[in-house]
Parts: sequence; C-alpha cells; structure tokens
Amino acid sequence: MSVVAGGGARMPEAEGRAAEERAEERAGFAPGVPFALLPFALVSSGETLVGKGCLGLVAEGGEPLGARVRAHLAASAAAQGAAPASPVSGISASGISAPGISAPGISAPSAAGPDMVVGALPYERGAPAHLFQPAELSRSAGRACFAAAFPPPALVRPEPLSPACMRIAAEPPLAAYRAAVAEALARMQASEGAPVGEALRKIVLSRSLRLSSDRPIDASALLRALARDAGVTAFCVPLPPAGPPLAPQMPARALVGATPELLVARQGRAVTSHPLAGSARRWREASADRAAAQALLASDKDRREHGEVVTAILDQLAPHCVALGTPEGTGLTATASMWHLGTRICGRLRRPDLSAIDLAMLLHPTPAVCGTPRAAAARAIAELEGYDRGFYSGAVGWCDGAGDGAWHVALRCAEVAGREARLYAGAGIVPGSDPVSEGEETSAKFAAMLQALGIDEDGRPLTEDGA
Ligand SMILES: C=C(O[C@H]1C=CC=C(C(=O)O)[C@@H]1O)C(=O)O
Repeated sequence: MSVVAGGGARMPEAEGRAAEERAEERAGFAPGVPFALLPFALVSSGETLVGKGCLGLVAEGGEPLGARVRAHLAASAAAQGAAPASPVSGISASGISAPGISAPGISAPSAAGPDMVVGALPYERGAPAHLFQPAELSRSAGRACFAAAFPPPALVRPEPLSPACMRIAAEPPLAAYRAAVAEALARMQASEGAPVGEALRKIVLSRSLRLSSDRPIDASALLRALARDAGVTAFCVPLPPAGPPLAPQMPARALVGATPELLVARQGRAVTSHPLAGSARRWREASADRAAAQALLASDKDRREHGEVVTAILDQLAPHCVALGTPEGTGLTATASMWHLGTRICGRLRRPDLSAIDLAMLLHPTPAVCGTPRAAAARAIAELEGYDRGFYSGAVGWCDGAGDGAWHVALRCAEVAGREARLYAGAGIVPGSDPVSEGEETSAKFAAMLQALGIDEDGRPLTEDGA
C-alpha cells in the first residue's frame, strides 16, 4: 500500500524532494548516506551515553568476544603510550569524567581516546558483533548530552517540505506468523513426554515489517521521537553498510530502537539484570489500562513465560556470584505503549575479572528472546521464522577497560538504511498461548517504532492524536 505520511504544506513532489535533499546536504546529511555522521547513543532518564566517530573496530577472530575487547582496549592504550586508563567510576548526579570522557553535555575530543567500546551484539551467537571504540564520548546523568548531540530539527534542518510516502510489507504476513505460533505450540505439545529438561517449554517467535520510503529515513528524528518515552532506553548504533565492502553506493545502516529490557549491567562487583517477559498493550482510558495491568499480573500463562527468563538468568549467574537475589520480586514495568512483567536481579560477582561483555555473552540469548531449553528453542526459531534476525533481539551497549558496562536487549527496533527500514517484534510462546493474541501482541510492540515514524502498521499516516 502506498500512502502519504506526515503533515506540512504540499509542493510538486520532485521539487519538494530536491529542496529537502539540499537542506540535508547543508545539515551534513548527504542523501543516500544519512548515517555517516550519526553518533552511537544510549538514552535513558537515568543515564545517557553518546559516542562520536570511530577509533577502531574490535576485530573478529577465534578468541571469545570479552577477550578481544580487553585486547583491543589494551592495544589502544599501549599505542597511545599510556597504561590502560583507570576504571570509569560510577555515574553521579553531576556526571563523570574519565580519559576521553567529557563532563555531561559537551563532547570534548581526547588525544587518548575513551577506554571503552560501544556497539551491538547479534542475536546469533556465532555471527559477527559490531563493536568499536568511539573517538569521543559524552556521558551524563539524565539526558543532557543527548540534546547536545541530537539537536532538535529547528537547529539543523527545516521541517520536511512535503510528507513522506511510505510502503509497508509484513514479512511474514500476519496469517503466516499465526501459523508459525500454532506450529510452535504443536511442537511443545509433542515434546511433552521428553526426558526432564528436554521438553520444549517456551519459544519466542518474531515477525518483521519492511518499510520503504520515498526519501532517506531520518534516524536522528526517529531516535528523538523514541527517546520521549521515559520507560525505555532509546538507542542508535551506526552499522557498516550491508553488502560487499567495495560498494560505496550502499547506504550506511543504523540500528535504532527503544528497549525496556536490561540484559546485564556490571559496576565493580555489582551485577544487575532486569528481564521482562509477559506483556499486555496499554490503553488510553485509565480504567482499561489499569485492568490490563492487573490481568497481566494475575495471568498464569504470562507468569510461566516470565519465570522461564528469571530462572535461566539466576541459573547462569549463580556459579559466578557470592550473593544473588530478586529483592523486589516480580512486578509491572511500563513503557508508553506496553505493560510487562519484570524482575530485577541483583548479584555480587565472585571474581572481578568477569566483564560486562563476558556477562552479556554468558546470558544471551535469554528465554526473553529465544526459549527453553535454549538449543531446542533456537532450532525451532530458525525453522519457523525463516529469516536472519540480525541485531534484533541481540544487545546494544558498552564495556570499558575496567570491565564495567551495560547491555540492553535490542528490542522495539528497526534496522534503517537509506530509504528502507526493517522493524521487528516478537512474543514468547508457551503452552496456553493463543496464535491470534500473540499476533496482536507483536502489533502492539510495533506501535512504539511506528508512532515514531508517524504511521500505522499498514503504512497509513497517524492522525494528530496518534490514532
Ligand atoms: C521479543 C520481544 O519482547 C520480549 C521482551 C519482553 C516481553 C516479551 C513477551 O512478553 O513476549 C518478549 O519476551 C520483542 O519486543 O520483540
């Protein structure tokens, strides 16, 4: 379906587009390479990190990723004639300073370079990660450095002169997704007699929407819109262009999204995870919204779906921790569009040498994005989804030379490249799930990205009140 999205005065299409492309060039957004200048960003109401430029990519290779990150940062420090930089301390209300890291708000170039890598981990454990050492880093409590790095449109470019025209194709179509959910349920039922620990108990199935626009999609505007939700960590990870390395005409790519889920954070010996699973869409009308939240809290199906994730994370962390628990138990977590069941897990590491990236690789993929048992669920996902998830349901985050860092599950996101975007959403399937409801749940999860793009799931423009 082809429709017109957005507002603004109309002018002949070719003329309007040429004017917009001139404006993009003035603002440093060359048409076709709109992400060349995009920073890495993790934006939340608690803490914001913005990394600009790239001093080097963490190499691929046979070593575990954590070891390659340590080697990269040690080599970078040695090349600059310095001992590895001192650990980045915890963030305070006034922000922090460390080598290559500026005070909140303003990025200051550093000769030494930040003692940190940032980037994205793919869903497939064997696929290449995309981690790099930024040239400059800003970090702030709250969002101060976000506003500086991603200024509102009035400061860098005029509003679009004509509305964008966007087409959406569901891949797989909703009916095929429901059929895959039914097949997942059948496989779980068939495995019921399997030996203890081998029966399939949960499979997370996703679907995607392919979007094409008549002009480059503005990833900065998307990020700004997503970051308005106080319940998420909005992110932007610039990715290398897809396709052959010597294909300069390929548009650069970015992973842009708004996740509510913390895979793992490490600060010193303190380790935290905040897994989510079990979901309900939110409603505008307050009593309907409250009823949806209460029904979610009381739902046996959602509690089982959630319990699989908490148990798996506790089991994986336990051998590495001297203390581990869920101090607040399971409760509700809200984004602007979704309710989730969430459980904060806190532990104290036995050894100080297990870094944030080691911990992320230990836990990923949790049953929030894969299933239980992990290997059998991963096989079912590969067969039933039939596409490569790329970085969706992997993780985005950072790790410094001291091993501290935070990795967020890459959810409610899109891979954006030039005029194309691919959006993803999934749902956990357990015995008792219903294919139609799970399809509706994925639609509800698409809402955050679609609202930021100003369209509905069919590509139709949203009205002023977001309906
Ligand atoms: C897989 C997704 O969400 C996960 C995280 C929270 C709740 C989930 C659920 O209720 O199914 C999923 O496990 C997604 O948003 O694509």
